[in-house]
Amino acid sequence: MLDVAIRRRQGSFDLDIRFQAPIQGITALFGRSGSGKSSVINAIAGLAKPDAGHIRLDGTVLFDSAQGIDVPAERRRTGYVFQDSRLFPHMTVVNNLLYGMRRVPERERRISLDPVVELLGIGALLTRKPHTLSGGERQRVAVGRALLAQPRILLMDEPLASLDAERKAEILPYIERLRDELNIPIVFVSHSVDEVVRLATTLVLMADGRVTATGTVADLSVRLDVGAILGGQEVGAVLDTVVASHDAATGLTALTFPGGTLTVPQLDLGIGQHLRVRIQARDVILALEPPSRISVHNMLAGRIVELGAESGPSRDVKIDLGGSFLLARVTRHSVERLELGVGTPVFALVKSVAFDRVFPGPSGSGSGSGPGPGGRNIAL
Ligand SMILES: Nc1ncnc2c1ncn2[C@@H]1O[C@H](COP(=O)(O)OP(=O)(O)OP(=O)(O)O)[C@@H](O)[C@H]1O
Repeated sequence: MLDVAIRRRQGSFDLDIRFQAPIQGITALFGRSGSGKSSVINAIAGLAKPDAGHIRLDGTVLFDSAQGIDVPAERRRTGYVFQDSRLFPHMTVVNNLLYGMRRVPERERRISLDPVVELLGIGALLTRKPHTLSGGERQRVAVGRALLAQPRILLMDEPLASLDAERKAEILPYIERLRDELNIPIVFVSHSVDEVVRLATTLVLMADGRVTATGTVADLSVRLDVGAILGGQEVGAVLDTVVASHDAATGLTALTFPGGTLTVPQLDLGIGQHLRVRIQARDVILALEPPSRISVHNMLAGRIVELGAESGPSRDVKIDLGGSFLLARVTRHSVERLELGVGTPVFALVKSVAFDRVFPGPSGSGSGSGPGPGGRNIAL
């Protein structure tokens, strides 16, 4: 468990943060610019000292003001990947990689060069100098260097922010592999919803130096107040689905999840594979009766459990599908016209879905953690 409870005053900014996150997987700190995300990871790294509180990692105390403990940064064994790679320009890639490792006594080395090079796909770059690499390649080397310093935790501060969409797409699968194949906790700072949905195991939402919500991506995605925290944009339910069947005749794949089935254009995935999908609230239409003769073929029956606050002309509505939840963004006018309220049975018509990632199932069965169809938004 990563247990953070810190206060720190910096200028006129007041940071007061508490969260606990499991060691497994990626904990994403998500919030607007200036919400205090970097300040939190700087405190974990030992680069900025909190005024009060504690930071514990899997039972090890890194900082505790009450006990007078403040482990110096260089003894915390944190791997830090910055927005810009900060590689040593005069050193080759391999020397950059080995730099941190050489400073760790041999008996304490658990991660060695070859698996890291393989994991990050940087074998062909070893003799090159950083200035000859693309931004994405540089970031992969920076991740490798951080890993080889044998960290107890990997801290990544917007490692993809300086990359264009193509380079991001190139590096995301590698970060997924770190998450799924290495047993190192990762704290990942981001202000991109796409990145967070795809990568995060645990989400810590931050605003104005405070934690506003903590939980899994699927749980937080359907909380109506989260939309407001995220600035009212991009709200949508995240569903963890399983590939149930392919129909060659229609060219469709059925994905099941607790409470329903989605049919999508055929996916190149095996039966039983797990796929995380996101359905944006604005891509869901509500009907009181099952409409006939329409092109949309995903219709999910459910019941309204919550109506969000009015924001402009629209309202977000949360629908219980019987095991999972969906969000729909409808106009205020429609809420009145259809007399939508808590308890109203509805049919949710899904216009489009984004595939976020293939991920190992809860039992590890039928999984593949490869890049999968990631990130595509498909009209249904
Ligand atoms: N050393 C410092 N002295 C005074 N104020 C600081 C210091 N470091 C950060 N701040 C302020 O603390 C606030 C939080 O900054 P921080 O960098 O943690 O936010 P962030 O969420 O990581 O933002 P971004 O996404 O833009 O990197 C900001 O208002 C910033 O100006």
